[in-house]
Amino acid sequence: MSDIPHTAIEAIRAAGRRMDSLGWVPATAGNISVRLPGDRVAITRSGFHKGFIPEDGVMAVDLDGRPEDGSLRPSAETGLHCGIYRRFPKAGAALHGHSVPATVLSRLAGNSISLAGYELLKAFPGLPTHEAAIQLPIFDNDQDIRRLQTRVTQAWDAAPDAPPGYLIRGHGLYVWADDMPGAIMRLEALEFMLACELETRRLRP
Ligand SMILES: CSC[C@@H](O)[C@@H](O)C(=O)COP(=O)(O)O
Ligand SMILES: [Zn+2]
Repeated sequence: MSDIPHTAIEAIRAAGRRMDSLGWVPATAGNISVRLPGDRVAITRSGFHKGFIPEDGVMAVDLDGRPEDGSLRPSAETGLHCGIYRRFPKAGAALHGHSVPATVLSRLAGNSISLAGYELLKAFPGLPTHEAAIQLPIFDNDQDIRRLQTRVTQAWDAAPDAPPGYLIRGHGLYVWADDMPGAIMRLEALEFMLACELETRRLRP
């Protein structure tokens, strides 16, 4: 029997249903986590559909991604979640999805996408008005998650004010916040702005 708090498991399952309802976790795409007390992380097990996460579809790992129960396989991208929690002590929840706008735009753009002039920018820290911009970093995809996390960490070192999210090219979006409601809010804000960017490029290539 897992000793992961029921509230953490249910927050993860509800986030999966929400992301699925918006079409952001096709097939078995996406992964979801929350920080637990004691340097632990509750994270989705690998390979489940995130719209239908079973009660035992969440497991615990340490901040280096090591499973507490070695018989269970955590998300293939556990290293990226743990990288977020190690780097940002206030981060309490992290979400990853594979939406069409995130996937398409990350293939069209260079090493970042500028989001400017959107009212929804106010969902991000330190942006009290729409008269602001964020540079959402884009990293080339890599099946070697440790290597990918090294590049993400290097980018954070180079730009300490980077927003609490990034794209992986041809793959999807990562976003985090202090807690799960905050992470969902930021995910929805980013996805909205990315959808607007995609639509703008379609109308005004
Ligand atoms: C449907 S393949 C997607 C995976 O390779 C991965 O990118 C993903 O988001 C889900 O992997 P998972 O191991 O279930 O967390
Ligand atoms: Zn993924």
